[in-house]
Amino acid sequence: MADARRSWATGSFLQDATHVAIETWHAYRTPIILTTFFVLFGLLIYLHLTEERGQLLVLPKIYEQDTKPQPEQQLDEKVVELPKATAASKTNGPRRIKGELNKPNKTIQIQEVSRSEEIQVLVFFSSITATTQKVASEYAQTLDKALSGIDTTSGASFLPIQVLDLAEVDLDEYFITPPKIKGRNGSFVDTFYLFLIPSYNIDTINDTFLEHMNETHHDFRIDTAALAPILGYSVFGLGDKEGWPTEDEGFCFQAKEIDKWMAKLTGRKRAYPLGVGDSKGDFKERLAEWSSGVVDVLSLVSQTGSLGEGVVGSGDPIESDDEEEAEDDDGEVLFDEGSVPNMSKLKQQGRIDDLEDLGRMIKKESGPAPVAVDFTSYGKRTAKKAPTQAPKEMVPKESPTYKSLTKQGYAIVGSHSGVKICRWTKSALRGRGSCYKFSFYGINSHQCMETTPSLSCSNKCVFCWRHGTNPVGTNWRWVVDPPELIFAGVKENHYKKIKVMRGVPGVRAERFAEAMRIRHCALSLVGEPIFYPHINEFLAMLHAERISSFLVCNAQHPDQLAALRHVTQLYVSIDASNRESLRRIDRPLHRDFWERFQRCLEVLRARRFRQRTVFRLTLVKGFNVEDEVAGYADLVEKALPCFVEIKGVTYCGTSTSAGAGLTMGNVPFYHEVQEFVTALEAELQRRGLGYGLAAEHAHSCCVLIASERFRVDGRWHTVIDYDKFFALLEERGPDGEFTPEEYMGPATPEWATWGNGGFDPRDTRVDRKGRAIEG
Ligand SMILES: Cc1cc2nc3c(=O)[nH]c(=O)nc-3n(C[C@H](O)[C@H](O)[C@H](O)COP(=O)(O)O)c2cc1C
Ligand code: SF4
Repeated sequence: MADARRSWATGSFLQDATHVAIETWHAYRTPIILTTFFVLFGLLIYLHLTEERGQLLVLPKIYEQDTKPQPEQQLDEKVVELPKATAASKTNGPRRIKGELNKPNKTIQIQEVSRSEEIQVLVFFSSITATTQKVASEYAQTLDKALSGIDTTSGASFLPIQVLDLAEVDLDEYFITPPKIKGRNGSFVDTFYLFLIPSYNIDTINDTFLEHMNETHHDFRIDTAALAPILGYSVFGLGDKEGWPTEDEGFCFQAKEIDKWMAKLTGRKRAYPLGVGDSKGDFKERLAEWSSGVVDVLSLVSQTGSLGEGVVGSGDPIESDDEEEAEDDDGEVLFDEGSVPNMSKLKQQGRIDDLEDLGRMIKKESGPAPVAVDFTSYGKRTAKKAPTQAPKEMVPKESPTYKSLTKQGYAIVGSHSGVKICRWTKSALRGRGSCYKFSFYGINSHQCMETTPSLSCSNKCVFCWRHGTNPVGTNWRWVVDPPELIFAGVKENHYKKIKVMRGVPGVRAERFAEAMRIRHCALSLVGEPIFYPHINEFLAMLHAERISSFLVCNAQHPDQLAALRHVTQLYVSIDASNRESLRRIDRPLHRDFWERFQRCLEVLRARRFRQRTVFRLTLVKGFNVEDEVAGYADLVEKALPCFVEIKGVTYCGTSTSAGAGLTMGNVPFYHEVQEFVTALEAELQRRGLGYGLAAEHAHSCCVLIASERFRVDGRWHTVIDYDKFFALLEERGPDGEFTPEEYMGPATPEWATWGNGGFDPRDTRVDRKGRAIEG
């Protein structure tokens, strides 16, 4: 009973409580809901603010990635790794993840980048009769000393060099993956490989080593670029020129092979070009030269962890041995009319603005008076009112011209000058032959800088190679950059472009070192150099640094030509033998182009005993070859130049070159050039003018006719004595009296004379695929 009462009481209490709760809910539900919401929201904010931060994981920004291979590059890495600190990394913070575009595989690679604080240089050598062994240990001591002189306070330091005999080391340990070498603080260090290799045409350890590299490269279980994590490598070969006089005959052939295999195994980490030396001759000199380049690179590597500027590992076609020959860079490629304004447009623009702009601009310039400019072209238009705007830049950075030129490989200096590495410069660096100027005049192509202080010109020649984007004008109407700026800028950019060639296969260490000293300047790129108002000051700067000057002008500026001071060789382009033909081929902007042309010839005649004057003829079949021999002979008779250079036009095959009316059919074959020069020489002889066929460079379809003034005791002397030229210039000044004969050099080499082809016998002719051409 008591239980029943207790249960009734409990039930009644629950009923009351429920009733009260329901009532309360109905009365206060809105404030209850709102209060609960705010309390929960406040709690959430509190938890967020007091929470401990985790690492923020960010996907790599591929576009920020330096495309050059990094020190710890793993070419087969394909996974994004989360950051994790390692003992070897420089900082204690999380490692940075970077994206990498791996060009050879055409897939995006993600890789980690870390740099060690120490670098181990390993000097590998092989030796059969102990010469290289001795050289290697002496070299290691010298290199140790040189490396200890490098300031490594802000970079990686060097461990003492290890010298390793390839016959004794376990090749697997060093040439499948890089060895794990511990540094002073116990962490793993980066490695840099150097090789000193004699060549043997008998079976030696070199063959074992080469076979090992071959197998590693082709082993499908191993990455094709298994040694990519090393910082870089370079090879020096020792050989014997007595037994193996040229590279074709096997001089240092195994060093060359090792250099190539290492390029493959490291993913093209050639840090410095292959050096070679004759163990019975020049090897000490060559080794010192190579070594100094290697030390420079090692210094850079210690500071930056990378091999610096260059095409190393970029996959750029320039690296390839199959490199397609670039278009001929010596001003002979066909014209691409493109965006050159037409004549009527130019006339609409009017020239008076240019004239007055020029006047103001010249006033602004301090320093020596500029060369006079032409104001004669457009008659009445010169009476127009003065403009109010300031002179403009010839090639502004944002202009399409600038973009087009830089795309074609030019570096634009200031606002109107340009510099570009010519294909012969690259070819000579790789021992594949120099341009005809080496054969004719002794110019080393790898020491030649091709530049112009004026990208503008007053002609629109059909065979011009400037692809139609260059500014044209009859007068200088732009801002004038000071010659100091141009000189410093072109040199800097030239050297930059040479340095880029450092990792290119086949570049010779010796030539690379020589190329770092410009000896010649070809003022013949695009445009008209003589147009530049301070051309004489610019020439003086070249000469002060003993850089010879070959200046090519277009025979349209007689006043500037007359005001020109000494140059080493003065060219005038003779593109046709009569008025109509000249109009058709040069498409000159000057109305009085023929009169100007004639006046230039008179200037040349008057200067022939002061300047080495040259006619340059560019033969374009269908334009200026047929039936023009007598006409050209008339011009030679008028100006009596020291030399006549005849060259077949080169075709660049752009869509708009066809628009200029030219096709491959306009390019003469070499035998046609030969026929033409033979006929011209006969005509000159017939007139008793004293000229003869002196030299040829069949490789570039070029022949040289010279005045008998340059024939001594029956031998042609077309080569220039550059030292003598500078001595005369220093002694007698830029306007001084001295004759071309006074700086005539030694006899033209036999191989360059007419009938002998003219290919430099030190080099190897290659076809467009880089294969050696026999004979
Ligand atoms: C049997 C023999 C074959 C050689 N073959 C070549 C060769 O093919 N190309 C080359 O440039 N030098 C060749 N040499 C020259 C050596 O490479 C050169 O003398 C070198 O300095 C030897 O170095 P080592 O004393 O360290 O072995 C050869 C020498 C010998 C004795
Ligand atoms: S002279 Fe100089 S720029 Fe001209 S083709 Fe020869 S190397 Fe090139």
